[in-house]
Amino acid sequence: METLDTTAAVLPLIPGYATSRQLGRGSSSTVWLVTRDKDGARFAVKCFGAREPDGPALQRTVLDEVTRELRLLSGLRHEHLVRVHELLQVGGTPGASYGLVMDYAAGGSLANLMSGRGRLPVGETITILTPIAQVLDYLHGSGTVHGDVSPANILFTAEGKPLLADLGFAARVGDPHGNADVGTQGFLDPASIALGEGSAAGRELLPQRDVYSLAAVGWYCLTGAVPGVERHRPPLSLVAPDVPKALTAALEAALDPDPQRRPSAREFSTAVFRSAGPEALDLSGSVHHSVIPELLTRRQALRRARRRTPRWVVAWRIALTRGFQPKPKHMPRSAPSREGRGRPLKGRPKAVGLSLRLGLSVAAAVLVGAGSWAVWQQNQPPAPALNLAPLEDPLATTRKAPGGPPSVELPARLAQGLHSEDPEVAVSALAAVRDLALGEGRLEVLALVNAPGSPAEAADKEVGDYLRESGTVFAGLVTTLSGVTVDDSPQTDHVLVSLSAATSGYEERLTTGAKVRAQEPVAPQQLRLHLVRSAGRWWVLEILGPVTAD
Ligand SMILES: Nc1ncnc2c1ncn2[C@@H]1O[C@H](COP(=O)(O)OP(=O)(O)OP(=O)(O)O)[C@@H](O)[C@H]1O
Repeated sequence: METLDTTAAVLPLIPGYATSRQLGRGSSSTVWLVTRDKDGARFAVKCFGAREPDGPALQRTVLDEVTRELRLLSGLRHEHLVRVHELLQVGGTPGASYGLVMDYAAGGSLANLMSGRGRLPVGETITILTPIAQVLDYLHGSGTVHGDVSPANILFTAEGKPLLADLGFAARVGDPHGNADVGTQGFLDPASIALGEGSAAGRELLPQRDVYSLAAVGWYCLTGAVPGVERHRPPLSLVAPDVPKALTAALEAALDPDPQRRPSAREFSTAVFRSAGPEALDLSGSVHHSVIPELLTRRQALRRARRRTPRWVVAWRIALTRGFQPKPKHMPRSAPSREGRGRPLKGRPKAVGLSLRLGLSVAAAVLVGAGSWAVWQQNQPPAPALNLAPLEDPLATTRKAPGGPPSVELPARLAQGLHSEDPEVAVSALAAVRDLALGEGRLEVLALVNAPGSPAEAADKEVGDYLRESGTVFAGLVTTLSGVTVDDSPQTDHVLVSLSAATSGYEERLTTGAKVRAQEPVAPQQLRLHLVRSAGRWWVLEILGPVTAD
């Protein structure tokens, strides 16, 4: 359970916010939970200098440090990096001169979690290491080194999503502020301490140092102890025999005494991700009692959900799967460089596992714009012999039968379009309703677009299942139809509509609004849609390619 000596701290006065309780303490700051007066939103405020005597010189140093951290953080944005909102002057406690307002991580820190749990199972360790390695890859790619990756600086949201915090020791690669021998004991790269002694080059922070520290965090999670220097370190397989070989190999490669032999953060994240399946974190024993009700990862919920993979894990699993490109067999080994590209991991990579293959097949559906009707066409199963029963229109059903299935609400313009007798008008409404379903996550309205049991329904079900599982929507998806013509048909209740369908660019977003990826627009595709008329309106039965001249 999170415990703090709050009696020793005086509540800071933060203009525009009400202070509730202390969240934690670092070497240079105390961190407080606050509520914003204007809207009740909660934030964490990191107050600097609270434990130092006041004085103008100190105030200047504190301000320099805080503005440096703010400058570094304000240019950086990543789903797994704590966001900083503003810098404020605070009062009420001696020396508490400035405060950084940040996102509040309700799940507490990994340090708190470990103090209650002692060790973590492999799956939970993977849930922590993979996204933190991803955010390090992002930082390194933008020329920044964190400098103090440690359990106190890995925080969790209420959903158990890991966040990297505290860029107080961070530096741009080559920055003279870089300080190789500061950080947290046990997680600090021994090689950079050795380099730092008396060497100007050694003061420079290198990305490989973060990789070492994160691997040390992984070792700590699995064993409850820090790895120590190589000559005193027992083999991981002895201390934690249940750890899969691939994870042991990834950790050992990242703890290599020679920084140049370590994997890059990206290589490390891929190797860890491939080594075993992630599991939802159980934070219920480590957080402040007031947080328990909002924890989505609490024990009971976990039992009920049978340790279901959280949505954001599914999202990064798919993102990683997409990024995975098998290397050509004889690709030359990457030369060590200062940008942090160490050598690839030693040992053979594990064969692509079932979850990856599943991920790949889902990714195949979403890779090239699952919103596009052209992709939809490729995903359709072969058309079955069609013998459709008369359909029930969910729009009409709810009007007819109060107390029946839940009402399907649509903007009047779309509802009218769907009921148009003219297939040219109806097809535009069908496209717009489909955009609404995928763009806003209102997947139930897909039932208004596709005829039940049809190939079109089966194809959209795949996209819908993907969105449901990953908890995402295709925000901003717009399908534009042009050149719509209705082919002559001998049957009055079946038509083929030829058209050109273009799909706008859109962003795949989590329901929290966080962006997962951006999709480029898809150029216009010539298609024919087979529509069927039933229950007084048109439905999509099948998507066909254009007529070919053969
Ligand atoms: N955004 C946050 N939400 C919730 N708790 C937080 C947040 N930021 C920090 N904390 C808590 O406060 C503790 C100290 O924060 P932090 O490590 O950023 O301070 P620091 O002074 O930079 O520490 P040090 O210099 O020792 O690394 C964290 O370990 C965590 O328990």
